[in-house]
Amino acid sequence: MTIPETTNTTRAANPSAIFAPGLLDGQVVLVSGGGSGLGRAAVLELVALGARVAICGRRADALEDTAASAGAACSTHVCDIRDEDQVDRLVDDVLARHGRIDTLVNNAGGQFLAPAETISPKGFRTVTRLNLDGTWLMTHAVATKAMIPAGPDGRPAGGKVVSVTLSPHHGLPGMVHSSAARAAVENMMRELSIEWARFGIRLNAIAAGQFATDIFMTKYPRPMVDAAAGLVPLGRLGTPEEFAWLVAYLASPAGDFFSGSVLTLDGARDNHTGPWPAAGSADAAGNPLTEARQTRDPSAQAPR
Ligand SMILES: CCCCCCC/C=C/C(=O)SCCNC(=O)CCNC(=O)[C@H](O)C(C)(C)COP(=O)(O)OP(=O)(O)OC[C@H]1O[C@@H](n2cnc3c(N)ncnc32)[C@H](O)[C@@H]1OP(=O)(O)O
Ligand SMILES: NC(=O)C1=CN([C@@H]2O[C@H](COP(=O)(O)OP(=O)(O)OC[C@H]3O[C@@H](n4cnc5c(N)ncnc54)[C@H](OP(=O)(O)O)[C@@H]3O)[C@@H](O)[C@H]2O)C=CC1
Repeated sequence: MTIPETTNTTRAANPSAIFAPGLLDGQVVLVSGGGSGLGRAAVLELVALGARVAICGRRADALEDTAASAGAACSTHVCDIRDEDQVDRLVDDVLARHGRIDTLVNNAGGQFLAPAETISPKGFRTVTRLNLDGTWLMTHAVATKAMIPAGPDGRPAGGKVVSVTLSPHHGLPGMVHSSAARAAVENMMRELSIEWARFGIRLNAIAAGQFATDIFMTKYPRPMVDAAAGLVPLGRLGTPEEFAWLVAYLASPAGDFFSGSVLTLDGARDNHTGPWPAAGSADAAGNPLTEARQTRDPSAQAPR
């Protein structure tokens, strides 16, 4: 199968609200799932900072839409990351087009929400294939074709891999398949950060909490979406731009000493199961209850 490939030449993305222009000049970044949501926001930020970005996904129209906003620095590549032949061809095409891959962002992923006992073997496999096998295929192909081979100085070119996983880590009911797959991806990043350090490859995970992307707001049952911010101690969902800034930071020289880390970006969702003070833990004004200070009478101290 031939993979359609285009480079868009309309307008450039808006400047970054955080980082200096030119921060990523000369870099090439491959973003899976760059046609929508978090991936799209990352693409726009990376391009604004001077990177050339290749994006992949299954839907050509979504990719073209992102490319229309990103401008000439963005090339689109239709690819299903679960198919190893397509992934191989994708990486070859990106190298032919851009000459190098400095950072791979494994953002493509997802799942369906269903009680564990109702998930069929096919359903479980579908989600683990996408999130775990697909991430492995992309990581292995990019590493072996772009990062382990020698660069201009004769040494392995090196590079960075950023994989999107999921917070909370302590289990997300209705997502047993995805919870399992994302935990595996985090350990994949940790393991490879040891094995591939000798090639100068840094691998990290961003464990994303709940972000207000179009699909998050529309795919899941409405009452659960409406309740989601209330389960975040900071009291709100994340924005795609906040995700994009962390990707840009990791891709930049500021991220060079990060490897084998899981950066949890979730407004503290991982650490607590609800807002604080919880029901029954606040006074009438909404302040957390405090225990009465113990008064100690020194004369009543027990003899040593
Ligand atoms: C507010 C509540 C949630 C809070 C936490 C949320 C945290 C995470 C948020 C996000 O990740 S938001 C981004 C989500 N984005 C995506 O999920 C995009 C990618 N997703 C998909 O492409 C699909 O959802 C998919 C199912 C993961 C893969 O699609 P694919 O087209 O490959 O599979 P299907 O042919 O549709 O299905 C195959 C197989 O899977 C089972 N299945 C699918 N959907 C369901 C379902 N709704 N319920 C039960 N089982 C399902 C089923 O076995 C399908 O086989 P068949 O039965 O069709 O033969
Ligand atoms: N939004 C949130 O709250 C959270 C999101 N995440 C994860 O962050 C990532 C981005 O999420 P978000 O932007 O919200 O969701 P989206 O659904 O918008 O993004 C998922 C992207 O992955 C692509 N994709 C899916 N399956 C494949 C495939 N087989 N091959 C290639 N590309 C594929 C989709 O494109 P296409 O359909 O064209 O293939 C889409 O662009 C996902 O991994 C998601 O699970 C994690 C935690 C929370």
